Amino acid sequence: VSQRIEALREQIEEANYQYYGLDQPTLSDAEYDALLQELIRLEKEHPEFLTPDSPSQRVGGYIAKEFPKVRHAEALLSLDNAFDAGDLLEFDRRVRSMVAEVEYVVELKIDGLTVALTYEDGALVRGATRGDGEVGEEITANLKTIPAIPLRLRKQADRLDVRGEGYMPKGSFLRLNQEREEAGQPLFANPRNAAAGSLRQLDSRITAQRKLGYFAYQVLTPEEGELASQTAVLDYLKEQGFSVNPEYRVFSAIEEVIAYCGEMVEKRHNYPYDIDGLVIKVNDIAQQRELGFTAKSPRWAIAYKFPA
Ligand SMILES: COc1nc2nc(N)nc(N)c2nc1C
Repeated sequence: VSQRIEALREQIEEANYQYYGLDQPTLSDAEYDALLQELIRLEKEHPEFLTPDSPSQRVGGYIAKEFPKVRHAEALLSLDNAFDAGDLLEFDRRVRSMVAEVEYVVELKIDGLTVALTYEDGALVRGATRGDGEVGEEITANLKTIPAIPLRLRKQADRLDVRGEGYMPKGSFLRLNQEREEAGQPLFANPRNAAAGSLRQLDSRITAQRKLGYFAYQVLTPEEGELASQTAVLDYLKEQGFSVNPEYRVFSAIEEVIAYCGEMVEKRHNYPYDIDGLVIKVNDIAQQRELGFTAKSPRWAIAYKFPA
């Protein structure tokens, strides 16, 4: 039985990774559900084999009284904003006044909410909202219901702190508001509010029904020393099984970044999730360290906000 349970877990998590990590589904929904139902049945019959990182724990069933507070390993940053080419040229001038040759990575700014994840010995042990940047709400049970968040890392790491954006895809948002309309419940104003409400549900079974997504974009670990650039961080996150938004670009001149921002203003509604801008980062980690932080924001990153 324990071999069967182990085999089912592997198959289910592999299917999750293929679907949410690589965007290449391998099992049909029916096949996936059949495996999950068999795993849940076997774990019920043999509770001695149940473990907290089993994919059966994704379906929720945990009702919190309230959310404990948790202090983040490192304060979660907030980004300075740029609204036009002038702001971006000014950002580039400040960067170049401190470092020589610089390359920028430009990532989508998903309109969701920041979620910090902590893995110990490869298992997801804690997840939290941003809160005030220092202290957030511990919402691990809810986060376990998001298939795009791996319960176990794919490669060995003693400890891994990941930052990313929790969000609700537009399809989930429309379906949810339809259901609420039919049930005579108040509608959510936008996917960001719906995601925040869903992640802060006390009953994780409700979170599990909300079909949320997650895009990882940052790591805080000793391994980070071996990760020399933001693009290497994104590759590492993909290798570890995280869903990383594929729409990122690398540019060596701010004029190219400005042109790309202009393009993206036109294309911002072409995605199955809301985006409210782009995040421009110095690619080289050593240069990020040289540039450091102001009181509240990194000097090596800026958010370009789309016109309202
Ligand atoms: C380095 O700090 C950040 N990086 C980010 N990257 C992306 N893609 N999206 C964000 N919302 C974001 N937010 C922060 C504070």
